[in-house]
Amino acid sequence: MPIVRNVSRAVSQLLQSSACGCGVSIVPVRCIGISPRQVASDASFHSVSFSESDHPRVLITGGLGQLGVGLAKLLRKRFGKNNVILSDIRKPADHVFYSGPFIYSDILDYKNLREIVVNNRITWLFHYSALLSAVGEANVPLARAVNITGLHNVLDIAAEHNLRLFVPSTIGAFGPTSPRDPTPDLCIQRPRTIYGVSKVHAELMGEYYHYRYGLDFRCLRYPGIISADSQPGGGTTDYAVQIFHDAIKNGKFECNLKPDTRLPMMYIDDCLKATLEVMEAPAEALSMRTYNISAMSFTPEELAQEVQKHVPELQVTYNVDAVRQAIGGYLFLGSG
Ligand SMILES: NC(=O)C1=CN([C@@H]2O[C@H](COP(=O)(O)OP(=O)(O)OC[C@H]3O[C@@H](n4cnc5c(N)ncnc54)[C@H](O)[C@@H]3O)[C@@H](O)[C@H]2O)C=CC1
Ligand SMILES: CC(=O)[C@H](N)C(=O)O
Repeated sequence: MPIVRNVSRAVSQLLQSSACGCGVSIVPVRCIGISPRQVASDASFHSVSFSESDHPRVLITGGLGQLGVGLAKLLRKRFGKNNVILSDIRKPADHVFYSGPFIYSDILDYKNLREIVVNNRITWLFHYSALLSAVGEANVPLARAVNITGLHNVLDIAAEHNLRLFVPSTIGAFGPTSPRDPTPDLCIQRPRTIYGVSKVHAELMGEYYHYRYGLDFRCLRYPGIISADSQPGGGTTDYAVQIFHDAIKNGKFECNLKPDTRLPMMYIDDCLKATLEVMEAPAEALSMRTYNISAMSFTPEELAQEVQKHVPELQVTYNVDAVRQAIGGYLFLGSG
């Protein structure tokens, strides 16, 4: 799934907070099914429970993180404000609360999640709740609960109610033994973080539910996402967002990765556009449930040099965080 853009262009665009384009190449397929906690053996899978002329009714879990608010904005433009519900366990900022429907939802509360899906006649679910790589390593039991138990709840509710389900995976789902440059969609995945392990689990469970119960599960492996107006939630790639804020606010940036740590990244608009494209793709166009997407790869040093072209006074120092470096240094692949 090629999305090619060099770091220089991306930096200019980000500093100007402007948008850009992307593409998701989608290939052929099929499947079968019935559902897990409640079974409907004659259900018609691969067609969602709304007619083609209707808009989907969308729920986004974990919607107050780096990506959810932007996704809601994009989907509301497409499907109408009231057809897209943001949910999270945190309190929304005023501008988010007043921009469209928001609801409290803890993905660990199965009954509450089911009630929301039923009462709001949800047909598409974007499951964004997660603990990212660095915060996940700092609290493995919580990461296991949110990323694995939470996913199980979402999968069961989605299968039970015939939802089209999007769960993002990540470059963190690869590991030191995965092939590099290019990293194929199907390859060895032996990550060494709870985040990566939980995402491989999500990919496999989604694929299993697709074949076993006919769940319309769709998944993209996102690279590190760069955004201007939302803060990252505790990942290894966070530095690539923070540098822009610090450059503009303080003229100084302390990087927690080594200068030569090359990681795949993507601009948020490209990521969200790819997500919508894969969700809108006809079922027959999908040959797999999970695809890689890529845009560019760069190191902190290269990014700093590009930002300095726009903010020449920017001073960058390095204070390496051992956990993030261990994740970034050998667990993520240069697939961009
Ligand atoms: N931002 C990135 O660079 C990338 C993100 N992704 C994936 O995309 C998705 C969204 O990522 P971000 O927005 O960056 O994450 P984030 O960490 O910024 O936001 C996650 C949200 O989940 C919520 N959450 C935590 N526990 C919850 C619970 N029990 N119930 C409901 N919500 C809960 C948090 O309050 C938070 O708002 C995640 O699944 C992540 O793994 C994948 C690759 C890259
Ligand atoms: C690439 C990701 O999944 C995330 N940004 C992280 O660094 O954990």
